[in-house]
Amino acid sequence: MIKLRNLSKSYAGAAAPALADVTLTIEEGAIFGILGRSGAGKSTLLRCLNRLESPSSGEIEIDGKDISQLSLPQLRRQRQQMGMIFQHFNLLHSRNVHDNIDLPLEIAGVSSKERRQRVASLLQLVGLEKFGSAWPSQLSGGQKQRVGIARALAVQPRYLLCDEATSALDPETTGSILDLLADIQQKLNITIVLITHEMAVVKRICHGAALLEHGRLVESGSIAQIMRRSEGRLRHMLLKDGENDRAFIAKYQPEELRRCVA
Ligand SMILES: Nc1ncnc2c1ncn2[C@@H]1O[C@H](COP(=O)(O)OP(=O)(O)OP(=O)(O)O)[C@@H](O)[C@H]1O
Repeated sequence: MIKLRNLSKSYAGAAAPALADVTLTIEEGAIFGILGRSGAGKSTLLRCLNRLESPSSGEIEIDGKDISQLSLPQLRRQRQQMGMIFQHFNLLHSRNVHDNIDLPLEIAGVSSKERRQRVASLLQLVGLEKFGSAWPSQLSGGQKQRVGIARALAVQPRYLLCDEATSALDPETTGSILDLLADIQQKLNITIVLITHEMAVVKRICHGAALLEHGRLVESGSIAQIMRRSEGRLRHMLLKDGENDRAFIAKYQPEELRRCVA
């Protein structure tokens, strides 16, 4: 479980804080969406979770530990719990698919026998069994992101942080990557935190979401809680978006509204 308490982050020289007094809980095993306009503080929040950024004040409690207070060796161990995937995949083009996934295992000093086994099972998990010897340049965007996901999961993290992981993909490929993330969450029981600007992403796989604006938390909660707030911003944003409406509303909305869209 992740608990942020009064988290603030100001960059040197910036006129306003990137994050201001954010208090937020992300439940264990959830797929949780972070929403907000450009510059709202989404990436800063994600980077505070793996301590690529240090908060200016406040607490970041992960699995009961305040990670804003960790020493460097403790921080290295903690970072292994936080896998990360990126919008532009960030694969090493000088390594084939197998070796990209193997890299974090090599760095972690895992034995070569165990590395071979883990990479093989990760290739299977992301549906790329036949692509181990392919080069990144030979892959489609969706396949590259599958490699990114496998690489992020190599050291068996408890959390997967996704920074706009589907923004560079077409809608169909986006759907298949989201379904893969939902499948991985189920199989591995990890917690997934994803930044997105697409409500369709939230509707398709998220159990909860938060909305940031100018570094401040506007609203957060489970999707069921969000949908019960009749005046809520997130509810409005979810209902305004046209995609997946029937399935989504059938799941979360009261009878009257269901009838309106049937
Ligand atoms: N390294 C940095 N140094 C100074 N200012 C920064 C730095 N990183 C982000 N900022 C500023 O902090 C604020 C929040 O940025 P952040 O990247 O977290 O927002 P975001 O919601 O992820 O935006 P986007 O969707 O455009 O990526 C912005 O005003 C941004 O300019």
